[in-house]
Amino acid sequence: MTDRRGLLIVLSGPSGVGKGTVRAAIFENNIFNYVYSVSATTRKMRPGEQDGVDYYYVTRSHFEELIRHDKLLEYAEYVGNYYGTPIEKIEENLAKGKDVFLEIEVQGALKVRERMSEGIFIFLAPPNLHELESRIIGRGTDDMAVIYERMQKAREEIEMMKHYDYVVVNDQVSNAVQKVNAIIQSEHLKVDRVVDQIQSQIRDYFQKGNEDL
Ligand SMILES: Nc1ncnc2c1ncn2[C@@H]1O[C@H](COP(=O)(O)OP(=O)(O)OP(=O)(O)O)[C@@H](O)[C@H]1O
Ligand SMILES: Nc1nc2c(ncn2[C@@H]2O[C@H](COP(=O)(O)O)[C@@H](O)[C@H]2O)c(=O)[nH]1
Repeated sequence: MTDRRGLLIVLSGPSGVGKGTVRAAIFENNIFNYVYSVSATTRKMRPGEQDGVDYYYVTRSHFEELIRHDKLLEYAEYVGNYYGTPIEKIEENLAKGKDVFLEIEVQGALKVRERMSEGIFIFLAPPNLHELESRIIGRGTDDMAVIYERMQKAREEIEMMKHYDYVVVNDQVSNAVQKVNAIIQSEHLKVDRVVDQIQSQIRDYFQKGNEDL
């Protein structure tokens, strides 16, 4: 069963819920060989990050060129910077049967849903809003005004949960990782994904002169 397309997996959710943390844990040993879709961004590289690994760091004018030339599956402006998903490698990898993993914010995920509705959309939710607030505060990257803004936005983003296929509560990172992997692997077993390959195996079997068995 090697001729099937890979799955497009979109992990999304409000700021601070732990998308980056859960994604990093999934890719730490990447037992299912997902391909991570590296996004383009105009934000500055943070210490420890690498160009082409964490993001493609580009200028605003370069990013706008990518938009004009339709090179992005989706893009969004987030906290003053552009973030976008390059489309070419996604298509290439899906065609090779590889599962492609996107970790993006909610606005972008909903745009992907419009263009590639066959994707698997997973919403990472906080155990509760107090915990979400403590995670944003604990990260130490934002002042109180930005934290307030992120919490207001989270309220709207949680409303968008209904447009997703699955919700995973990020109570503990290891639980969330296990659930995300389980969702993806069970999607591989869905009848409508395997039926075409099984039918083509049946056709091969009977065309190769086994009719008289
Ligand atoms: N299950 C968890 N329990 C406790 N803390 C967590 C958990 N998951 C993530 N965190 C912590 O919450 C903070 C936010 O996590 P992270 O940066 O991964 O969120 P994010 O959703 O990627 O945010 P953003 O969208 O703003 O980039 C980090 O300090 C991280 O260590
Ligand atoms: N719509 C998109 N959102 C993206 C993309 N790549 C990352 N992100 C999200 O942006 C925020 C901020 O990321 P950070 O690295 O600056 O903390 C976070 O929610 C990411 O999930 C993308 O291509 N499109």
